[in-house]
Amino acid sequence: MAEHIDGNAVAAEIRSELEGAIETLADAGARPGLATVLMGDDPASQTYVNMKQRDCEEVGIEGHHIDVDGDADPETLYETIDSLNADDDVHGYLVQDPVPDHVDYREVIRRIAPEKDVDGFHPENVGRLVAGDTRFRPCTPHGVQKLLEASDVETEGADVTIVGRSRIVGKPLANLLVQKADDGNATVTVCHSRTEDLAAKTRQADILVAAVGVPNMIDESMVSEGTVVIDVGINRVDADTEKGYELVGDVDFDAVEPKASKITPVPGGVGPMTRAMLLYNTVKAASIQEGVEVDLP
Ligand SMILES: Nc1nc(=O)c2c([nH]1)NC[C@@H]1CN(c3ccc(C(=O)N[C@@H](CCC(=O)O)C(=O)O)cc3)C=[N+]21
Repeated sequence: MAEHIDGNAVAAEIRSELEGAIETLADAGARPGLATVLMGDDPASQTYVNMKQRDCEEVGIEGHHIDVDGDADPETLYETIDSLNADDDVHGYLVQDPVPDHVDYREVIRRIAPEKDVDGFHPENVGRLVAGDTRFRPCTPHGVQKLLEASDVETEGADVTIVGRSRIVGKPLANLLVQKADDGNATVTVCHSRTEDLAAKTRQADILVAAVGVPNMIDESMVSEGTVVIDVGINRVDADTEKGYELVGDVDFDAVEPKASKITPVPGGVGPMTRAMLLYNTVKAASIQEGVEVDLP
């Protein structure tokens, strides 16, 4: 029986710690502002954006939201980006991924002012992270690090296997965990669709991170006794529920849980942490732009 790592609880703690920093900013006459941009009407994206706006309200960040028509040309989205870059009330913003097929998300990211790029996706911020001079840690990898820390899981000297090499999770997380830092110093293996003998790599892990987007792909044969299992997958699968779907991770929770020492559930694991670290980056962006020093959690 593994310890279930409670992402909702850790995220709530981080939000409440951020309130102190937000007060410090308020004393200096500044209120952090976060904008979300959604192009099109993807239902999952709408849910996420609504949750992010609710989080802002809870901690005292000014939330802004901009909808862009899914049929509009890329220039329309770029104009929105230019105006957010110039808006002093908006310290950070993000363009919800995915964008419609006729828009190139990489081109979108390049237009975001790097100092407002609270996702940490801009090439300048990616480069800084890889160089060990991080400005914004991408929200999901940062959330995973905070979850490990809150659960007293030591990364130093640990064998970490990450399944998935995405731009937003696998690659930045590998770079962060391998760094010479209190929350790094791990030996990291990054696996992907062309990896041979995947199960051998996952079984050698002290900490196993699943970030592939394939429901239940990590089964008990891939996990050794005592492994810490972090499930980043958020898959919507059709189900006979009120919403018509069910959220499922990349880990077959029921099968793996008895072997793990600690494990994150889906929902209620990494997801809420991603949102909490977005608030963190927004407060950090405001602190830098307003020239007000704050204590961050
Ligand atoms: N520019 C950009 N930045 C993102 O950070 C970004 C994005 N695009 N596109 C989509 C993914 C996905 N993502 C999630 C964040 C929180 C939950 C989350 O809070 N999940 C909750 C509940 C989810 C629910 O009830 O639907 C949980 O796991 O407990 C999920 C998914 C951010 N993303």
